[in-house]
Amino acid sequence: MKIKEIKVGKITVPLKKSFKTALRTVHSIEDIVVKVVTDTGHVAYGEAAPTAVITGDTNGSIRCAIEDYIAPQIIGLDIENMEEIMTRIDKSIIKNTSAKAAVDIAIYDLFGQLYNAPLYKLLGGYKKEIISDLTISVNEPSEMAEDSIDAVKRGYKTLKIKVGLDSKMDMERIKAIRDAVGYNIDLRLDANQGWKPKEAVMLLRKMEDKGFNIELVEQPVLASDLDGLKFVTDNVNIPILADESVFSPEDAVKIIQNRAADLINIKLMKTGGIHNALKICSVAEIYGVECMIGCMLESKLSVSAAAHLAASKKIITKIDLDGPGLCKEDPIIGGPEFNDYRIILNDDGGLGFKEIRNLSFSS
Ligand SMILES: C[C@H](N)C(=O)N[C@@H](CCC(=O)O)C(=O)O
Ligand SMILES: [Mg+2]
Repeated sequence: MKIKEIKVGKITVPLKKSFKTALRTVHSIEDIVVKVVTDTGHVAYGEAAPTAVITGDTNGSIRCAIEDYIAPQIIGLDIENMEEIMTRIDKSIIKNTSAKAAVDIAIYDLFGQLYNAPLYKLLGGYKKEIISDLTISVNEPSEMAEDSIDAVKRGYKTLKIKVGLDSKMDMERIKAIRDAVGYNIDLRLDANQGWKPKEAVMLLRKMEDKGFNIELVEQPVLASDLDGLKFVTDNVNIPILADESVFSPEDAVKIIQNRAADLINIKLMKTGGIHNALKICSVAEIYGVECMIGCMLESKLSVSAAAHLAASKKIITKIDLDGPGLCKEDPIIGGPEFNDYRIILNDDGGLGFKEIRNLSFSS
């Protein structure tokens, strides 16, 4: 099964509601899609999210990286030779992790198709079903409380609350949400780099004193401020999870060895796909550091690949694969079933897609 053609297109999926974090506001998913065709007639797809404020990747840079740098390095290679394909993707261009992720996802799909086994089984086959949280965008406390009630009505047992715009108001946000949903729902916070280290410690200690019972806090301070991240980790009891501070396996080693965070968030758009995500899992296993699997604003296409990885690894204990749950429609036919919080992996080969709608390829 040799790689014959790689085409780059676009997928558009409207969101149920604008997605707001301390870093950005998004109204609709507009991601790059890659289509890989083999000499045997097999077809696979991958997706890349242009999260410029986190990865530096834009739709233009993703398209260019795939067409001009990555694709020419792997055309003609056999899917049996995963090691060579992955090395070439990695070395074709530095950074550009979202572009690499899209191609890596399509190649892993073909790998599963080649052996006619669902990808999660080839990667470790730990479980067939995983449970995701749902993200609540940062807004006025009353609106966030209403959104949280809606999420709980949809069956979500864990909510990921976006904070980090204003620490005083963040306290009010969490109080309003706790008052609204009670204490049987797990709350995890994501500040998306929005606080200063001392500000984060003061605020999180207050939340501890109030008994808000926060499961974990994601990326309280700037991605580059590892000393600040460690300061927060050392000075609060709530577990701290590194997200924007960890892209590569090397980043994970650094964070873990310095005990700068308690947990690590793995996202395919940061690692450059499954190949490097597996290396982070191995590092985390060695040190016994549990991981979250997360996503950017991605459709079911690339989130399915992350779901397969999550279902294959014991060290991934926290699931933030809510991209499809935030979307108004699902253009992906086949693959894992996303029933809001419940994700059931497919039994057919690879990622199991039958059809991808809302795609456009310019010739
Ligand atoms: C969508 C997911 N729950 C999430 O919050 N992901 C990111 C931000 C994604 C984005 O800005 O596209 C995160 O910081 O965890
Ligand atoms: Mg995050």
